[in-house]
Amino acid sequence: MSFKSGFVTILGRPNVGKSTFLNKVVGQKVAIVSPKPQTTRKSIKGILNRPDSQIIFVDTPGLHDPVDSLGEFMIKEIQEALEGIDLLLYMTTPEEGWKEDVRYLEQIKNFTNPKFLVINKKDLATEEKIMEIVGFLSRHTPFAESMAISALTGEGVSELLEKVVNYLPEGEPYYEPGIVSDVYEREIVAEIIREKIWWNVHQEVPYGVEVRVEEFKDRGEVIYIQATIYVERDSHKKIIIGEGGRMIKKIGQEAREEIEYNWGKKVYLDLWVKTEKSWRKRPEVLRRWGYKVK
Ligand SMILES: Nc1nc2c(ncn2[C@@H]2O[C@H](COP(=O)(O)OP(=O)(O)OP(=O)(O)O)[C@@H](O)[C@H]2O)c(=O)[nH]1
Repeated sequence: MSFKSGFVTILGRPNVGKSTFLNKVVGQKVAIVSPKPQTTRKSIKGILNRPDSQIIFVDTPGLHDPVDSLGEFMIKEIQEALEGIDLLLYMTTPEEGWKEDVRYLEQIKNFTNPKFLVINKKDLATEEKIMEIVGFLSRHTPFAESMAISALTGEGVSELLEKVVNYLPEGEPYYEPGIVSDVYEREIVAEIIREKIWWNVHQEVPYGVEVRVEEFKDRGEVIYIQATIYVERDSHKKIIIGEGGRMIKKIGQEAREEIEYNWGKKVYLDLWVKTEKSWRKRPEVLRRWGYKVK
């Protein structure tokens, strides 16, 4: 049997359990689990290495009604995240709100690769309820497979993974299994820093922020982290640094506290802010940062 590898994305309304599922599957904290809606704004990869396959999960922001500009921005992000994806898992739950899924499914109707319907939190509902939801949503969107799981207890998760592997294309692994843990750590730290920037300055710096974690060194007692925040304009750099460096200090302190909480260790966080003019339009910069650019 030949090896399979591919990119899988999980979409669904906020709070359906996407992060919980990812953490269960990958066995590490890769995305920020939180009962607050919309905390996972940017895609993070979680990589599952199996003897027969490598599944690369891309977490995406929760789907939204395009009511405000932030919503529109997020939908654009969703569409971008869907490029190059081999399989889409649409996640929902038997909790109130599943009828609204029809509106959200509209946003992914142009996706041509296989879609699965995953009813998470099956522990909260009866079999009949689940059948009702599957019937209702399948009438709107054709799904290659549909199944119920509980990301919390793990029920149905390994069966789901078997089906995922069935639908992945044959191919070599994209990531070397050995380096994966470092990828996670840097991604998690970058995600935490991005989140703090977003909470503090998203009105003034609404786009074009990239965080690169240059070093992550676990030195036993202390973790030493060096990260750079890239922005597109000098005016954005000024805002993130703040008067007398107050804003960058605040962002750094909030991020450091959360990283310390996650790892249970002292953290030394060295944060820099740099302008990389119009970086989103510059293929050489995007490639250097690991984005796939045609
Ligand atoms: N009962 C039950 N609760 C679950 C299950 N999976 C997740 N949850 C809970 O649902 C809540 C939301 O889970 P998250 O994983 O943060 O949801 P998310 O979809 O990633 O949310 P956003 O990041 O806001 O988009 C958390 O309180 C989880 O503990 C499940 O299988 N059963």
